[in-house]
Amino acid sequence: MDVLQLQDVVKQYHRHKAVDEVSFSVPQGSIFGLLGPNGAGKTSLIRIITTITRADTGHVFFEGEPLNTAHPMQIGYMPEERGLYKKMKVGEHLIYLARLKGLDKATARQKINAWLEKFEITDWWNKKVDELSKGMQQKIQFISTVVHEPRLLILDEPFSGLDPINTNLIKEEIFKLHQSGTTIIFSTHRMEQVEEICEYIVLINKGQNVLEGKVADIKENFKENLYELEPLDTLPTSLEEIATVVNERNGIYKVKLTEGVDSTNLLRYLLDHGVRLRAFREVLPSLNEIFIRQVNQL
Ligand SMILES: Nc1ncnc2c1ncn2[C@@H]1O[C@H](COP(=O)(O)OP(=O)(O)OP(=O)(O)O)[C@@H](O)[C@H]1O
Repeated sequence: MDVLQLQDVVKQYHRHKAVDEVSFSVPQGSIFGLLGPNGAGKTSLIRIITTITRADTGHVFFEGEPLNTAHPMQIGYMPEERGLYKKMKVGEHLIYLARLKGLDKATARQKINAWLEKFEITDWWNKKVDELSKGMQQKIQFISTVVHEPRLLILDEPFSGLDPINTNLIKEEIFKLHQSGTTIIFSTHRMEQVEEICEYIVLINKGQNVLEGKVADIKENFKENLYELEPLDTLPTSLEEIATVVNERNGIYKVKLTEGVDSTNLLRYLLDHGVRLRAFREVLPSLNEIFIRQVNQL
């Protein structure tokens, strides 16, 4: 079952089509990357999903039902621009935001305390938001996004401004939420984070869906028959009959197989020529390479 389904969604601002007939589905329990270059239409899509704005045409379904104004209670959205009130105290602010998401005061207090304890920041309760650093505010924003235990979590650049320790801390919590069944839409320009975190992606460019699917399948579809080998012996010159050396660094060769040659042929060739190997592996394209290739194509 899909938590979210978008069908032919269009959003136009004046004469500009920010979202142009976009369709995709977010599987239940997945970590789903919503990717695209600047101005692609990601925020416009998120604002439609969270009912901040409406699509001009098209359909959005949340857990199979047409999206309605009750659904945002099941959604936690952490926008890229952080929106905390600077003059409020951390504790009262978190309670205020939790109550907006439908929690009663006692439950809100209990859940917020549990999160502050988890992050070892219980002493922040009476601090004003503007006394906190950017990274500290980010932690508070994260808590406010997850405190009502949403079934769908939308995180826009959740690690921007965080140091490596706090990045890991938040990442671990995201994984725990995922393990407990929360579906997560993750929007970022950091492709290495997408590789590490996401199982599915959709790539939006100029308002259109240009690529969608499982990360593993996408990488498989974009592979270019490249292999990396680390020989202990000199490579024979006749290797060029079955593969071209693309580059060599510190004794590690990247080779591209000739059309019609497969990895078994290459391995057999190397063994037949007495080449001993320390390493041999297929090189799949990175999401970064795929992203740049797809975006530049259009
Ligand atoms: N309220 C608005 N009024 C007019 N144009 C808008 C509005 N919001 C977005 N746009 C335009 O729609 C397009 C898509 O913007 P959007 O913010 O959805 O992109 P994005 O993918 O989130 O970009 P980024 O990665 O830079 O945050 C852009 O050309 C932007 O200028």
